[in-house]
Amino acid sequence: MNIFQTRLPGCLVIEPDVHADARGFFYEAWNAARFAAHGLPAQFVQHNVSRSQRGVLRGLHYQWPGNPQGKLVCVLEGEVYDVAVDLRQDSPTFGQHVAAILSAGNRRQFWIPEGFAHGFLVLSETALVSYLCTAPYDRASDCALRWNDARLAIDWPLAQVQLSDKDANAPFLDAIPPECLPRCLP
Ligand SMILES: Cc1cn([C@H]2C[C@H](O)[C@@H](COP(=O)(O)OP(=O)(O)O[C@H]3O[C@H](C)C(=O)[C@H](O)[C@H]3O)O2)c(=O)[nH]c1=O
Repeated sequence: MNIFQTRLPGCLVIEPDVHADARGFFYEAWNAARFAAHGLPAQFVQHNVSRSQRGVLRGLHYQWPGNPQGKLVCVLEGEVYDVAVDLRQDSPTFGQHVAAILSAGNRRQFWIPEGFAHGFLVLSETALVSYLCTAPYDRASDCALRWNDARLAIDWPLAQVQLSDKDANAPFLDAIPPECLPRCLP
């Protein structure tokens, strides 16, 4: 397993060891002991799966104050442009983002810690996105941030996107009161 730092401390790109043979391939998507040895969560409590067609953009979402979620994201079919935004108001990288191309082909995983907003844009015909979460869904704490907020300057690779109503009307960062923004966890 290779782990790559990104320009946002805490956000990591992980390349699992892939065992290929004449039948296909096998890899361990998560292993508690191995992840713990790298300081990654040894416990997840929820596994999410979503399928979307090209141009669908889901995000940018985060949970706060209840049940902030760390996420281990991977793509089982297709390809997505995956984005994490540091929303921890006391972080030196507040408001900054990092993006990674995740695909069934590159088998890359993206570890996104608590306090970050997460979103992805589907680049392939369809994409099946699978992600483990360190905390359960908490509808009361489910928050959204506008995907095309100029302050974030995310260079989404498709001009036309399909959004949920929630995401199309999500607030801009400047409009989110401080008490609704995450803080660095102790
Ligand atoms: C997130 C979630 C949603 N739901 C229900 C609520 C809605 O009735 C339906 C669709 O929810 P939503 O439109 O929020 O789904 P996404 O737009 O894919 O949201 C996700 O998108 C970005 C990429 C994320 O990282 C989050 O995990 C999550 O916010 O599933 C649940 O029952 N459990 C859940 O954990």
